[in-house]
Amino acid sequence: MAMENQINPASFMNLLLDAICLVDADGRFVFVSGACEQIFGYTPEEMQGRKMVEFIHPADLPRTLQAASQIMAGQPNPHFENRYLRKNGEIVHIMWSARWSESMQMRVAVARDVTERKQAEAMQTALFAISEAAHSAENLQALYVHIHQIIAGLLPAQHFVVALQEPASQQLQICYPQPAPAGIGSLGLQMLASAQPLLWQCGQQGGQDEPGLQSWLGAPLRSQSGVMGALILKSHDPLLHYTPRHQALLEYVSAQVATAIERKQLYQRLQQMARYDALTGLPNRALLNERLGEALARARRNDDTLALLYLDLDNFKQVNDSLGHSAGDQLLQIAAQRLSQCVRDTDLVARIGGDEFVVLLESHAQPEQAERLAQRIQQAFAVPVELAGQRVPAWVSIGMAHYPQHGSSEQQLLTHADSMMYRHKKQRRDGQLATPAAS
Ligand SMILES: Nc1nc2c(ncn2[C@@H]2O[C@H](COP(=O)(O)OP(=O)(O)OP(=O)(O)O)[C@@H](O)[C@H]2O)c(=O)[nH]1
Repeated sequence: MAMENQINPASFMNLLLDAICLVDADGRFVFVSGACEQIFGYTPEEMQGRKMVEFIHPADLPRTLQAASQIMAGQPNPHFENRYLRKNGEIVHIMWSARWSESMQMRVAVARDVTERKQAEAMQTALFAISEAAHSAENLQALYVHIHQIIAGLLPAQHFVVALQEPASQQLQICYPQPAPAGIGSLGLQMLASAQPLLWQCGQQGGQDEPGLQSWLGAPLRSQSGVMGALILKSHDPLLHYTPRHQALLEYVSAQVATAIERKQLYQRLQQMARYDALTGLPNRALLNERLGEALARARRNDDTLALLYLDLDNFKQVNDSLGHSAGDQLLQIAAQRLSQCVRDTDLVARIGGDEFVVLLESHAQPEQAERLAQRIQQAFAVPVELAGQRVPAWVSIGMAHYPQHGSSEQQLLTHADSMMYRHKKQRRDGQLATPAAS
């Protein structure tokens, strides 16, 4: 018997890795080859007779129906991509090559599973987006929001948590979202201790305070110096269980996330150092200038007023000389605290150098209001300070400037307030002013 008589090509169809599908004019699967089970998770018997639309990812339905009608109108489509939902709920990316068969009155289509390629592309995009976010996000919270969005593009991430270890206290802190969801702490600690990814399925529980838990997924955040925290995902959806594939995805991006967070933390620390005084924690001259410029622009726009108080401690050098530099440092810290306690939350207190401070009062700051604040400050500073076992006077001289009366620029206002402060200091030195009494 001739060889060709023994070959039946149709019998090899189920060996193909791609699935061959015949779909009638109603959109119903009439035939699917064996590969459909591997691709869609359904056996041919489970798919045949059912409508194609039942399996398509809802978001891809309109354009799939449009492509189908173009094929039925006689335009073959060798490269159409869409997403299907597998029997287990996972998404599968399909590339279709399809044409209309006039003789059979059916669409003849070959489906290829391109999920791995799509995921590799999505991962590359995600890694790039995370690294971009480290540059573009305004601060750490904004970075966490970005990272949440990027991870949600890769896997279900409705409930997403970033937990970081505080370097000083070694305590685990939930940094995102704010306020922190309950029941995450124990899981985060466990992850820090094990430094291993976690996958907890339906029915298991992360903590006693978290009944009805469905599925958890966690990946440690590793920096060069060890585990710095964890990314944690939680699903309340009984139909959505995290799988080892989700776990691998999360673990893969977590390295990039750790780098992005570290970079932003470093940037924030540098920013903090550039804009805040290390000794008192108050804004420094650079930040004052920035805020004063913004406040003046607002005041000009709104036809508003603002006031500046310029303060300088009296005889501060003497404290340094007699009790030592660290006692002087302590006095500066106490002065910063006293000033902060005298002002409203909306006012800005800055240390602009040595023993000099500035208070910026914004929004309808009338001269009387600034005058009252100056009196409050004088009373607060009239209380002697306990330094190196001694009670030391901590008087302060204050000068004021008002916008628009005393100038329209930052420099004009600061110069005016500074010269008023010196006049005040001189008057007190010359005995023309009574020393203030504590209230
Ligand atoms: N302890 C300490 N001293 C500082 C710091 N920065 C500047 N100083 C000192 O603060 C002093 C400020 O000098 P002045 O304001 O001229 O001295 P003063 O005794 O207050 O003089 P009057 O303002 O005229 O009463 C200088 O001796 C500086 O060395 C600091 O961070 N810590």
